[in-house]
Amino acid sequence: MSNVKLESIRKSFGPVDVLHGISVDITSGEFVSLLGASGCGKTTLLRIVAGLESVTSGRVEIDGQDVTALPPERRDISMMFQSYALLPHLSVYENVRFPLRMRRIGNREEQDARVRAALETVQLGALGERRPRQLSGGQQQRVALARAVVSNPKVLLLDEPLSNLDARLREDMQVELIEIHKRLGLTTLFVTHDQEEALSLSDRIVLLNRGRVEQEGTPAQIYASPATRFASSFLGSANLVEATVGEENGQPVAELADGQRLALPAATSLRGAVTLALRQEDLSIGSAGQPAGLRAQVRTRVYLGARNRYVLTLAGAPVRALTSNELAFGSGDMVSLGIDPARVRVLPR
Ligand SMILES: Nc1ncnc2c1ncn2[C@@H]1O[C@H](COP(=O)(O)OP(=O)(O)OP(=O)(O)O)[C@@H](O)[C@H]1O
Repeated sequence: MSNVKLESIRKSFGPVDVLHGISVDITSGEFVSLLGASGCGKTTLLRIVAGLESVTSGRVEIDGQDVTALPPERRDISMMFQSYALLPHLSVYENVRFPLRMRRIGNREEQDARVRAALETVQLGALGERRPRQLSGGQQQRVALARAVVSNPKVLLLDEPLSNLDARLREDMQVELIEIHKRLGLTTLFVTHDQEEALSLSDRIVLLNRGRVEQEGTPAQIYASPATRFASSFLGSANLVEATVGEENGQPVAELADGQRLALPAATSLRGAVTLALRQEDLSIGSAGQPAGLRAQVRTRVYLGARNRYVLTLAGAPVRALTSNELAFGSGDMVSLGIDPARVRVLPR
């Protein structure tokens, strides 16, 4: 069953068109990420679902009901903001109870049970008496999450909820979000500009580009088969190298700008000017002269502990490679860049 249905949503702020007709269906219980670069309209779309922003045209349905004209408080949704927006003068407990009081949900006893359950869900059962300023950033974030789920909304909207956390805490919270989502089964719409976050959390990703849906699918589908140049460069930090595809003995072969050639899988149907998308983790680096590789020159090497990230020049284009081999090459070295043709995406230019 479709829980949230967005139909041809358009939004303009004065003369500026921000959303150009977005349609998305979200199934009950699904975790969907809206992924896109800064300014592509993610937050605007989320605010439209919440009822905090009106549409210029289009329709928003929740559980089959047209809510396009309804105010936020009549939509049975919760939104958690990047800033958490906790009330500083209220205890953790009262912050979480706040939406129940506002919406007059349950009597005192029922509210108490719900608040306690929500605090348990985010593992803050012991800190109910504290004030927000007596909590760490991660704990404040959990309070905001408990407050968002306490009313058991039909839809949970999360706007970059992890962006204020440091890297380590962010990873912990990602795991926690997945577990909380599993436990509560809430339909969740999650806004992020972070592709790794979207890949690790979502059942489905809707990739937005300048107010349009660029591609949607499961994380595996989008990661493995980006449909456009934009999708490739946005997901998986792909390298984009221009080439021309011709044939040799009936087999497709890509010729790079410097004349080097790379055999492509027989199933490659495109011919002529293309862009090759090469994922940095799919590239290997060996000593120059190995027959299978392409000639490339090392520009820089960044030591990452277990791995090295190289920036190389391949046919005049910068290419990044992430390797875990022991060999260390230095800038200026000529190397052989190994590419598995089956891992190359060939995109129209
Ligand atoms: N109230 C407003 N008035 C005018 N323009 C606005 C308003 N709100 C947003 N915009 C513009 O709409 C575009 C999309 O903004 P939005 O906040 O939805 O982007 P976003 O993808 O969420 O970006 P970010 O990740 O930076 O928050 C931007 O160009 C922004 O400047």
